[in-house]
Order: sequence, then structure tokens, then C-alpha cells
Amino acid sequence: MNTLSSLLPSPIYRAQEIKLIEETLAKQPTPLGLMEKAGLAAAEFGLELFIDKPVVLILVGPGNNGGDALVAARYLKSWFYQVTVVFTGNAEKLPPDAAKSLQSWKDAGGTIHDSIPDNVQWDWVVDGLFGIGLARDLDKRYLDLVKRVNQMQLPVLALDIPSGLDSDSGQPFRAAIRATHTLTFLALKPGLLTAYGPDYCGEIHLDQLGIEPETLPPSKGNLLTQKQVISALKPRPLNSHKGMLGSVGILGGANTMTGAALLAGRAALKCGAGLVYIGMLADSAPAVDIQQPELMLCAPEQLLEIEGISCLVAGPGLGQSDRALALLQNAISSDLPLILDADALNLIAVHPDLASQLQNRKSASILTPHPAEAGRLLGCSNHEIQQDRIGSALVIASRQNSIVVLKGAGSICAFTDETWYINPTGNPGLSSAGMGDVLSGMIGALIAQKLKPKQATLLSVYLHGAAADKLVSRGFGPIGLTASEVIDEAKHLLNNWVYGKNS
Ligand SMILES: NC(=O)C1=CN([C@@H]2O[C@H](COP(=O)(O)OP(=O)(O)OC[C@H]3O[C@@H](n4cnc5c(N)ncnc54)[C@H](OP(=O)(O)O)[C@@H]3O)[C@@H](O)[C@H]2O)[C@@H](O)CC1
Ligand SMILES: [K+]
Repeated sequence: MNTLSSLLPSPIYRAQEIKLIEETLAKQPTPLGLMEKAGLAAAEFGLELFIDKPVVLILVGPGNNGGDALVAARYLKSWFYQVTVVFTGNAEKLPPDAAKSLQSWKDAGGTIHDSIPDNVQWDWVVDGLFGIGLARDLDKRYLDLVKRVNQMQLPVLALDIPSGLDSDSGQPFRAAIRATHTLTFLALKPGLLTAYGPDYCGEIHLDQLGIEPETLPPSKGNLLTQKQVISALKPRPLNSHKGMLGSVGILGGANTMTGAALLAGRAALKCGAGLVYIGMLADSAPAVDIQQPELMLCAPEQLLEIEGISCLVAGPGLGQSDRALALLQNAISSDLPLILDADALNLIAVHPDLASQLQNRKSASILTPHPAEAGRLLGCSNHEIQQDRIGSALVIASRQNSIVVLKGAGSICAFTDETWYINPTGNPGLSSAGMGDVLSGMIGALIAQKLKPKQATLLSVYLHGAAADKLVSRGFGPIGLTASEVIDEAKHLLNNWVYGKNS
């Protein structure tokens, strides 16, 4: 069994793909069927977590997730746990494996309750109501069970996925079990990792049920891991000079939003770009950043004329004026790698000519929308984006011929070859002003330092979240975490990853 943080680059499959894998595996003769393995793994994990908590409530649903729970119940009973099994479904309609598990439970002397008994104090709960087969809103019977468990405020071990959560989207079907631990089987599912998934799953553990990961079919989706993202980093040659480290140009900073461009610039500088230029649109734009005088400030039109810029970031505090539009047009028609955020995305959403210009770019474009910006790009609501974060990011990537980072819990990085990644780092401290500006500056810095656009994007997304996590672990958030703090911590982490220094 692996915890999420210990996983190597790990495939993520949607429910339909998991079902196909299960069907293939079911045809292969093994001494112990998958459900027996899943139930045993759950019972063993329960034993590890709750060895001194003998009274357990086990909720059994109408499908194979319920079958897993019945197997776990049988093992836990044999290890002298006091087990109460609640099954409100129709035994006649159980799928064959789950029906067998029910019979084995009864053969072992187990009994079934059709509702949660009153006046019993349980130590912990096993949630085996629904797994990847849930595809519609919970009806009242199950809704009541879920709410009742959530009110108990006990440790809850969810099997495969917390019941009520959509395993593809991470959205609850009206309600979902709030688990403290989720033991997922065979492989990761996106719903555990994005949208509301992290809120409902608690600690995520994976049990591959003895199936070697190499034997699973190739997946388009993967979990982003530190090992993978830092493989792109190398120490600098000793004979290093700033020209080798590239230069980033930032377009933005209209009236009242100069800070956004400065944050992007500082992030680019502190993530290692050799030179950083900022072209600000504000009427009374500062001539120098007093706190960071290394940044070179100029008029935005002048920025686009500078020779030798390696990479452009357009959007932080750009605004939507005619001047902003003209500058964005010029940026898109340049042949430089281009990161687009915030108002650059909003302008593209309302100017189809810009969108088609973007589609036809020869060099890399990286779009970093939050769900509302993604909704504007696709002409739909924020809610619709959140219902299918992966699908939405992939559609934008394909339509705009771009790399897309759909921000929010479990950020999605989507590519035009239809591959996608979910980022596990980050926390609610990142929901504050300027964090997006910092991310765009980081990507710019890494592209300027010659990382491939894909590597630069994946590394930046992971680093941005990891820096926030590190700060929170030291008590600097999530409340009041600032974008400036994230920049400094990201610098420390990058140095640590490249040079192995504890900073
Ligand atoms: N297959 C295997 O080899 C292995 C599977 N494994 C385990 O099986 C899980 C998947 O099992 P599953 O496909 O049976 O789906 P599951 O999540 O139990 O629920 C489906 C049931 O719920 C019902 N239902 C749906 N919505 C409902 C609603 N709103 N309100 C009420 N009922 C509703 C639905 O009814 P129907 O829609 O058919 O009317 C159906 O009866 C997987 O997550 C893993 O835990 C592991 O053991 C490894 C081996
Ligand atoms: K479950």
C-alpha cells in the first residue's frame, strides 16, 4: 500500500477505464478474487489504523463496493472486532461477487441491520456504500445514511472513494461521506484528487491489489510527483552568466494593478531568470521597484521591441483596454513562448480573432485559467467547468493549441496530445490575490532557463503548491498567506531540489 506522497508517477483512470481493467483482470485466474483482495486490504488497513478501537460500523451498498465492505467485515470479525453491518439494499439484486461476499459474511455468523441502530457508540466507520459505480444523485435513503455518518464525527475509512463523490469529477452527488482515510483500489481516480475530492477523502492510500502497475494499460492521466518534476532540473555550470539564464518579459500592470505585474516579475527573478523586464500599462507606472530594483521597468510597447527576450508573460493586471488588446495582439503574434493569464484570457474569450491567432502560433502558448476564466474561454459557466475539470482543460488545450493549467484544488495540466496531470500540492492559502501572477512568472522563468514548456509548466505548478504547503507546515498560513511569501519559499525549494541544501 502506498500513501499519496510516496507514489511514483502514478496513472489515473476514469471510472470507465477502471471498469475495463477490472473486466480484463476478472478473466485471469487468481487464487484470491479482486473483491477478496480489496476487502482484506481494507480490513488490514483498518487494523493498522484502529487496533485499539474495537467497535466498528460498516455500511454496505447495493453494488460491488458493498461487496468489498462485506469481505472487510468478515476479516475484522474474525480478528475480534465488534462489527455492525448495515445493508439497506435488496440482497436479491446484488451483483454476483457481492452476493457471494454476503453469503460468506452470513456463513461466518454475521448479521445484517437494515438501518443504523440507535444507542451504540462506534469507534470508527467503514464506508462501503458506493464506489466508482455511482452515477446519479443519492436518493433519500442513502442521503440520510451519508448525513448520519457525517454527523457522527468519527474516523471513517472509505473504500475506493468516499460514497457520494463522483470518481471522475470530484463533485458530490448531493452529499458525500467525509472520510478521514480513503483506501482506493487498483489505481488512482481523478475524483479523489481534484475539485472537492481532497475535501472528502482525508488521507489517500492506494492498494494495487497485487497488480503490477506496468501491467495496467497506458493512461492519459497521471499524478504529478516531485520525482518527476525535478528530473528536469540541473545545477548551473560554474562558468555561468546571466545571458545563459534567459530573460522574461512581463506585460501587465494597468492602473490599480501594478502589483500583479511586479509579483510576476519578482517570481520570475527569484525562480532564476537572468533578466526580467516589466512593461506596465499604468498611467503613472513606477520607474523602479524599490523592493526589487533588479527588475527592469519600461513602457509595454518598448518591452515588445527589446531584442533577445526568451519568453513573454501577458496578463498580470493587464486590464481590458484597447491598449491592452493591441499589446496582447502583438504578444500573440510574436514567435516567443508565451504565458497567458488573467485579463489576457478574458480578452481572448471575447475576441475570436485573438483566439484564432493563438491557435495558429508556432511556438508554445501556456494558458493558466481559473475555473471562471476557463468558463469564459469555453462559453459556459464556472459550475460546468468544475463538473468536468479534466475534460474542460483538454478542450481548451485542443481548441487553443496550447498547454492549459486549470487552477483550483487539484490543478489540471492538459496538453494537446490529450495527456493530462493532476497536481497534488497546494492548499487554501493559495486562494488569495497575486498567486496566479506568481505562477505565471515562475513558468516564464523556467522556460527562460531552457526547460521545455511542458516541463516548465509541470514543475512550476508543483513548485507553487509545494511552496505554499511548506509555509503552511511552518505556520505561515493558510490564513493570510501572501503571494510574496510563496515566491521566497519557492526559491528556497528550487535551490533545495537542485543543490540538496536545506534552506
Ligand atoms: N468489479 C470488480 O471486479 C471490482 C470492484 N471493486 C469494487 O466495486 C466498486 C464498483 O462496483 P459497482 O460497479 O458495482 O458500483 P458501486 O459503486 O458499488 O455502486 C453501484 C450500485 O449502486 C447502485 N446505484 C448507483 N447510483 C445509485 C443511487 N444514486 N442510489 C441508489 N443506488 C445507486 C447501482 O444500481 P443501478 O444503477 O445499477 O440501478 C449499483 O447497484 C469499486 O468502486 C470497488 O469498490 C473492487 O472489489 C475490485 C474488484
Ligand atoms: K465507498
